[in-house]
Amino acid sequence: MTQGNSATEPLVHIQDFRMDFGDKTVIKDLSFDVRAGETFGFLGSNGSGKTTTLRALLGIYQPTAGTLHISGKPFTPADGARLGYLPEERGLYKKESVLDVMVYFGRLKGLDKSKAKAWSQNYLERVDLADKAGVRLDKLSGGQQQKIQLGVTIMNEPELLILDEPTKGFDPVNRRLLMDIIEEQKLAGATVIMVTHQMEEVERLCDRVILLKDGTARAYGTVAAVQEQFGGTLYRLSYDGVLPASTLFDVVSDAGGHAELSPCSGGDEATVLRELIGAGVAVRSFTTARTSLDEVFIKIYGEAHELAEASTT
Ligand SMILES: Nc1ncnc2c1ncn2[C@@H]1O[C@H](COP(=O)(O)OP(=O)(O)OP(=O)(O)O)[C@@H](O)[C@H]1O
Repeated sequence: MTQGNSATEPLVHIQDFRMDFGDKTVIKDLSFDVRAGETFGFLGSNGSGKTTTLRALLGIYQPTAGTLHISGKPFTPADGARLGYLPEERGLYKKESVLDVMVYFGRLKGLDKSKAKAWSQNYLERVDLADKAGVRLDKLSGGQQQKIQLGVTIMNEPELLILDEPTKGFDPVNRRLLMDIIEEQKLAGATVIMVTHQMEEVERLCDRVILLKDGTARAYGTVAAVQEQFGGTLYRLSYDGVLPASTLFDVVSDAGGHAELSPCSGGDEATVLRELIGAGVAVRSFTTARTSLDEVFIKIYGEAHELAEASTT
């Protein structure tokens, strides 16, 4: 695996991927790329096929059809040295001590023993588990074990990090800590593919996203482009005066000197503001709100849930 791809060659390339389990088609037709150095959010409702896709990418599942490449070829175990995979099902040797397990995995990933030990001790300090170094893994809480698993995943400074719900089950403080650690990997140059249901994590970290629905991509692109596609922008203003009729915006709501405007073509913030002021409106505040990814998600998946619920009642 190399990060030295040309601008035209993505690090991960998935084309016309189909996955059937028996007579059940989980992925119908999926194509997307992940570029070297980006953080990519892999999103979709429960059971939409995210883990299945990652497993097929890593050769754990044999795809029914399609191309799944990392650095221009199917993944082989020999590429594993530069890969960090945090699987959905966590699993470490639970009867060994935390430090022994970390050092063992560090050595498997090619670190020498002293480097693996030093790295692990450092990491344990960072995630507030230094006092657990000598404790058996099965004496740790679920969240504490997950911290160890993330450490084992990143300790060889992988070029490509594939994280399946890395912050699942964490309290907000620890979730933020884990996001900080993932962001450091990104800043150090790693390419990160992250499955998550936490949209604020996506908004904070991801450059681009894909949303799976019905076995194919329902949305794909930069976070801003997806927000724009499924909701767009809203201007919120407080004002004195009377809003003019305009071709630059539609008035979504207007009450008590507070209004929401939906911009039309050519209605960027500066132009709308100029028009309002030119029409004698005294603008006291003006903010721009983008549809949150949470709202985009609900828009895409909520409709399907409502239909499913309606059909069962
Ligand atoms: N080995 C398998 N055999 C049969 N069906 C499977 C297998 N693996 C996954 N599936 C099915 O494929 C579908 C997609 O599962 P997958 O775990 O990929 O979803 P997901 O998007 O990761 O979901 P979640 O967000 O809940 O983790 C599910 O209906 C699941 O039951």
